[in-house]
Amino acid sequence: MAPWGYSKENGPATWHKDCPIANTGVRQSPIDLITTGQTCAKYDSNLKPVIVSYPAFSEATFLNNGHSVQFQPSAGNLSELSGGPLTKKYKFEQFHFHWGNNDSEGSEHRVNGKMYPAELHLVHWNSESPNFSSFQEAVGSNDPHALCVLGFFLKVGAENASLKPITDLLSKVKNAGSSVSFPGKFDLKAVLPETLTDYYTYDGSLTTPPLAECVKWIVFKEPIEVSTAQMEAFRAVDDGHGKPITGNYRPPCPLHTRTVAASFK
Ligand SMILES: NS(=O)(=O)c1ccc(C(=O)NCC(F)(F)F)cc1
Ligand SMILES: [Zn+2]
Repeated sequence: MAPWGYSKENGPATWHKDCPIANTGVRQSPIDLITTGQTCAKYDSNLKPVIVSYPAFSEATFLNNGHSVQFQPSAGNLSELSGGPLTKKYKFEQFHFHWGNNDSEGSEHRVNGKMYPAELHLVHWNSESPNFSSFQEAVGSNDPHALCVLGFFLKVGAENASLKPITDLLSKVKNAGSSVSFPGKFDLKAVLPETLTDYYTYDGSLTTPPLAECVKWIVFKEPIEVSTAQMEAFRAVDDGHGKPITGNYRPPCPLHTRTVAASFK
């Protein structure tokens, strides 16, 4: 079967063929974050602010892998995550994006059915587990919280100066499989809201094959603003079949018996 993607032939509805957990899993991601009614997110006063320590990256690769664009620091990156619902310290691995071909679609998570034009994922792995000592081992570990992904919605508004170094680089990785070494330093901390207090959190999975059910998800309530031009830059990135990636988001999955906690009322 052709490698997975987001077209009719190889998109989310076909992933179960190579990846049965797509249809049989009971903690799949993304989900629709419902804030009112029966199955809604429940306020948990014990949830603390998320703590990130992201010193500016000095060396990183920016890659178009055909299904997203990904920023991955080279070895020696010391960025860490703790707090929130986490009991351990997590190491930063990479960040990437999901987007649509118009402003009414693109995010993976939804809020009461509403999609945002894009979603930023900051991927981390538990660096204090005795069972694994690398990201790849963590993914394959079956540990329910081997990974923690921070999700931030993007919405169209003012230009985001902190993300400009990234969106300005998109034209350089237009072709699938292309990558560039990131010029200079990148300050990821500057991209994020100052206070990481208001978020939804739940147990889920990778949103792309192998759809491993090993992710503690933390999705922040406050969107990050980017300009229309910055959104358009994502929509010019190619998928390896001579077409732009115009919707690399998986539709929401059933909640099953899961509950979603909210750190805010
Ligand atoms: N969209 S997401 O859920 O944040 C997401 C995060 C990371 C990966 C990833 O590293 N896949 C490659 C691996 F690890 F070999 F399976 C996939 C999806
Ligand atoms: Zn993602």
